[in-house]
Amino acid sequence: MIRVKNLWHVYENGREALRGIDFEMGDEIVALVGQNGSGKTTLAKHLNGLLKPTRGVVKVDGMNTREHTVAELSRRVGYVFQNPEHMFFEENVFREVAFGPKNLGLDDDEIEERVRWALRAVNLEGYEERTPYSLSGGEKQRLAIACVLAMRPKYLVLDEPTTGLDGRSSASVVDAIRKLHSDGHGILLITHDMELVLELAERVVLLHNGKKVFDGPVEGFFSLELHDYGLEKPELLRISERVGAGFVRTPAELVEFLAGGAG
Ligand SMILES: Nc1ncnc2c1ncn2[C@@H]1O[C@H](COP(=O)(O)OP(=O)(O)OP(=O)(O)O)[C@@H](O)[C@H]1O
Repeated sequence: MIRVKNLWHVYENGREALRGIDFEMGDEIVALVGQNGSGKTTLAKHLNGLLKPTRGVVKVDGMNTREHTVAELSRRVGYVFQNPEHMFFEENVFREVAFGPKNLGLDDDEIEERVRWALRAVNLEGYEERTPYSLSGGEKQRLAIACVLAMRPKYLVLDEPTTGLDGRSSASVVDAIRKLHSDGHGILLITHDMELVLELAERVVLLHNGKKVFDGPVEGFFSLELHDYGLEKPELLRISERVGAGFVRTPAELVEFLAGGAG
C-alpha cells in the first residue's frame, strides 16, 4: 500500500501546492485529476521521494519516504514522465530497457530476462534492435513504460500517457496499462483526459487548489459539477445522459442501450 497522511508541500517561494492530503492506494488503477496547478505532479513526486513532505507522512509499503533515497523508492514506484521520448539515449530498444537493470548491478542473464519480460508486458517483443527514435508515439510511450518496468516496481505513476497520441496509439497504451494492472501493479494515472478516466480508471482522486475534494468511484466522480473544477464531461457521457442511458463507460454500452430501446 501507498499511504499518504496529512501531506503538505510548500515550495521555496511559499506556494502551498498540497494542503493536507490523505490518500491511499493498492493495486488499483487510480486516476489523479484536477486543473493545471492543482497539485497532481507535486503529489506524484512524493510517491518516489523526488519531493519530501513539508508536513505529514508518505509511506510506500511501510517505507517512510523521508528515510529512503529516490533510488530505493524508485524500485517500488516507477515514474513515467510526460513526453518520455526526450529521455531515450541508447542506440536500440534492448539497450534502452537494459539501462536501469544494468545500473542495479544485475548479471547479464537477469538483465536479459527483465528486458524480455518488460517488452512482452507492453507488447514490444520483436522491437529489440529498433532505434527508439524510429518508434511511433504509442510505441515510444510503451517503451518508456518498459524502461521503468524493468526495475520491477509494484506501483507505476504514468503522467499523461496518452496525450498527443492518435486513437490507435492511445489504444495500444491503454491495452498495456490494463495488462499491467491485471499482472498486479497499482497504477496512478495523472491525466486531463476525461475519456481516458471513463475508460480505464477504477477510482478517481480529484485535487483542487492543493486539496483533495473527491476520492471515489468513477460514476460518482462524473456526477460532480465538473465545470467547477475546470474539467469537462466526456462526450460519450453527455450523449448517453441526453438519450436517457445514464452512466455508461464504453460506446458499446450505449449502443446496447439504444439497441434494447429499438427492440
Ligand atoms: N518548483 C516549484 N516551485 C514553486 N512552485 C511550484 C513548483 N512546482 C510547482 N509549483 C506550483 O505548485 C502548484 C502545483 O503544481 P503541480 O505541478 O503539482 O500541478 P499539476 O496539477 O500537476 O499541474 P499541471 O496539470 O499543469 O501539470 C502550482 O501552483 C505550481 O505553480
